[in-house]
Amino acid sequence: MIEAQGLTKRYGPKTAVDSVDFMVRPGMVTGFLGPNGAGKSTTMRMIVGLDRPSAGTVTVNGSHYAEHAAPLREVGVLLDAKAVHTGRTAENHLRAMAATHGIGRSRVREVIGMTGLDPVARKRVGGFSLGMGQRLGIAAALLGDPATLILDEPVNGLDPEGVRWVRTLVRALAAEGRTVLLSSHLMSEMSQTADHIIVLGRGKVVADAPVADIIAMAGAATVRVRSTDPEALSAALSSPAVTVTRAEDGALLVTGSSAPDIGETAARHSLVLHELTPVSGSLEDAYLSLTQDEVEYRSAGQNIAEGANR
Ligand SMILES: Nc1ncnc2c1ncn2[C@@H]1O[C@H](COP(=O)(O)OP(=O)(O)OP(=O)(O)O)[C@@H](O)[C@H]1O
Repeated sequence: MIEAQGLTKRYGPKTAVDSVDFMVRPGMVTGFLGPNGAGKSTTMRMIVGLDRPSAGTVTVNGSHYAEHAAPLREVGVLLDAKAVHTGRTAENHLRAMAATHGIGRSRVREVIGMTGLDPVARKRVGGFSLGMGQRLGIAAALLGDPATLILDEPVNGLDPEGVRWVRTLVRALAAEGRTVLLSSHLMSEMSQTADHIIVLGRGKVVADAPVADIIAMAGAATVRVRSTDPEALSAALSSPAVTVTRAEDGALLVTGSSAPDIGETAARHSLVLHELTPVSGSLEDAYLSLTQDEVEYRSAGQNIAEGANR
């Protein structure tokens, strides 16, 4: 369990994290989202004592990170996969870390196996690809078999097999009852991996809810319907609460009514349906709508496009 209360970090005049309160619960994967510069890494650094809060507190399992006698056994952290002594082999890097906590060589071999690093364990980390570096960072986070894992962009640089491996791994770790906090900019990946989402925008919590609720917040669900007589169906569905639009392929997109209600209306009017599909919004749509006013760094291309539309 990670608990932040009034957590604040100022860098001179800049407030990177602005009095945030949140709880990251065990037994589930919590996704940490936000535009560039929203304060995710700063928050994660404060959780593990690498940055000192300007105000407020954050605890892991009830204590500040530094107060834990053996932090590696309490919290596994992947913050910057490149922050590794590049002259060492992967195995020696992990052994050196393990030695500081009395963790044996068998556990080092175990995490090397778990993270698919066997073929490169005796190679110098300096020659590692981004993906291998990520795997080594995850191996280091797992070393102490911790109850809490904090992974900043763990899938960055991984190939599709690696991305799937991280997803399976973190889901399994959460299923074992561990607390997992995970940041990523890949929304489709996050929607498949996380149970709960915390969204930061300009240092503040913009949303903190289960994934399904975050998606629902973004707007009304749509139902895609195809009928042999779309005009008649459209007329039958007509009501002030219902909006019906026509998709390019001729299907009707209905908001304001559920799939069962649409099906029943069609049956009452003896209309034949060829499709009746609830279409839920994506996490990406929800995220973009939640953070549209929170983006600190907007690309020039986007500004130009917006200017052209004015
Ligand atoms: N050491 C520092 N000194 C001054 N400003 C900093 C420092 N570290 C972070 N910041 C600022 O604090 C804000 C939050 O940065 P942070 O790296 O936590 O964001 P983030 O959400 O992790 O972004 P990204 O998605 O780009 O990794 C940014 O405006 C950043 O420029």
